[in-house]
Amino acid sequence: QPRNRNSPPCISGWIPWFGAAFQFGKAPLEFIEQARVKYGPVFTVFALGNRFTFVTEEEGIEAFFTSKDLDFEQAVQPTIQRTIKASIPADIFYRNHTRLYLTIKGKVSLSRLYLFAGTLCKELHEHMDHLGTSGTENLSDLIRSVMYPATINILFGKGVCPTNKSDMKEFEGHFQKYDEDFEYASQMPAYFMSNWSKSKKWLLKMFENVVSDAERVSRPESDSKTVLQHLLDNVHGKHLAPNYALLLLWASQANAMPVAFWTLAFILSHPSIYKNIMEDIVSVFGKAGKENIEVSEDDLKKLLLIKWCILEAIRLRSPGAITKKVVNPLKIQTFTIPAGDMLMVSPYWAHRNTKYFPDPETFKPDRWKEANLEKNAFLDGFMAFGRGKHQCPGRWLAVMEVHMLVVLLLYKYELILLDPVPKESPLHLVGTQQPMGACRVQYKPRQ
Ligand code: HEM
Repeated sequence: QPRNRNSPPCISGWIPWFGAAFQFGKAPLEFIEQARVKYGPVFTVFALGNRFTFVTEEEGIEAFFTSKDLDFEQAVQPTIQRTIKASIPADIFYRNHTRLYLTIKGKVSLSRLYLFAGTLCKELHEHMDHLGTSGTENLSDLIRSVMYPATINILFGKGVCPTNKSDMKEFEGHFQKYDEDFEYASQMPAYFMSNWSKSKKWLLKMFENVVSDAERVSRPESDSKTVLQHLLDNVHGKHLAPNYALLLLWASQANAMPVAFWTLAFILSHPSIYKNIMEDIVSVFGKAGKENIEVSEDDLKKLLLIKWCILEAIRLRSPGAITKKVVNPLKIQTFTIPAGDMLMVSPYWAHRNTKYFPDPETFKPDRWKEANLEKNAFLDGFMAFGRGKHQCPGRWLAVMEVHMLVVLLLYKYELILLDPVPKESPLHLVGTQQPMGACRVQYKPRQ
C-alpha cells in the first residue's frame, strides 16, 4: 500500500519479503551505524516481512521510552511465542507477562538483595574451588563454570537444575546453543533451526522435571521461596511453567555472563586500574591468604571502583537493540512512523553519543564518579537495561553477581591475560555483546 510521504527512508534490499535481511543479518550492529550515516537519524529496515524503524537521536529515543503510542508487550509477544513454544493464546500471554514481570521485579529488587548475598558468596566459593590453585583457561569458560551454577542455584534453588560437573556440561552445551541462536530463532520459522529446536526441547524437558519436582515438595514461607517457586505460584496455566522457567533462565544468564567477561577483560588489560582495584581489595579484606572470605553487601559498597568498571563494561557492550511496537502513528522529527512498525533503539550506539559520553570508545570507569549510585541512578544517556516501566527487573542482581565474582576471583588469584582482549562479535543485536573468539587467562595464587 502507498506509504505516507512523511515515512522515514526505507532500506529494503532487492529481494521482496526477504528485503534487507541478508545485509542486516550478517553484521546488524554495523549495519545500523552505516544506515544512520547514509540515511539520517530515523530510518526503516525492511527484512523478512517486517519493518524495523530505528531512532538514533534524542527526540526519538525519548519517545521510545515515554510515548503511549508504543507497546512493549506486543513487540515481545511474537519473539516469546517463537522462542519458547508455538502458541500461548494472546490474552493469557498478556496476563502472564504483567504478573510474572511484577513477581520477578518484586523478588529480586534492591531491597531484597541481602537475601541473596550470603548464599551467592558461598555458591561462588564452592564452584571456584573446582578451579584448583592454578591453571590456564579460556576466560569465558572460567567465568561460566563458576557463575553459571552459582546464579542458577540462587534463583532456582540448590540442586534443582543439574549443576554437578558432568550434567552441567550437557546442560551448558544446550544452553549455549539456545542462547547463540536465540535471536535468529525469534525471526525464523522452526525448520531453519533444527539444532536450536533440539536444544530448546532438551531444556524444556529438563524444566518439566524441575517444575514437577518443585510442585511435589512442600512450599516454604514466602521469604525462603526461590524465584522459581514464586514464578510457579503466579503463572496462569500450569503447563506453561516450564516455558517461563526457560525464559527466566535465559534472561538471567545470557547478559550477565558476557558482562562478567568484559569487566574482567577490561580490568586485566588496564594495569593501573587492576592495581588500584587490588589496593581497594587489600584495604577491605587484608592481604592474600585467608580461605573463603565472606563478602557482604556493605563490603561491596566500599569497592566502588569495581562497580564503576562493571557499569563501564556494560555501557561499552550493551544490547544492540531494544524494541517496541508502534500501535498508533507516531511523529518523530519530520517523520510519521506508521502503526505496525517495530520501533528500535540501540543502547550500544546510544552509549557512543559524545554529548553524554566523551571519548566514548575508551574504557573509563572514572566517568561513573558523576553518577548518583547512592540513589541507584545511572549516568544520563545510559540505557543498557531499558528505561521506565519495562526496565530490566534483574539489573541490580546482575551488578551484584558480577561484583561479587570479580572480588572473589581477584582476591584469590593473580590473573594474567594471555591473549589480546577480543573484539565484540558483529552478529548480535539482541542482548549484550559476545566476545569474538577466545581469550585465555592464566591464574595462580595471589602473593
Ligand atoms: C548485565 C546484565 C543484564 C542486562 C544488560 C539486562 C538487560 C535487559 C534489557 C535491555 C531488558 C529489556 C528491557 C526493554 O526492552 O525495555 C531486560 C529484560 C529483562 N531482564 Fe534483564 N538484563 C540483565 C540481567 C538480568 C538478570 C540477572 C535477570 C534475572 C532475574 C534479568 C531478568 C530480566 C527479565 C525477567 C526481563 C523481562 C522484563 C519484561 O519482560 O518486561 N535480567 N533485561
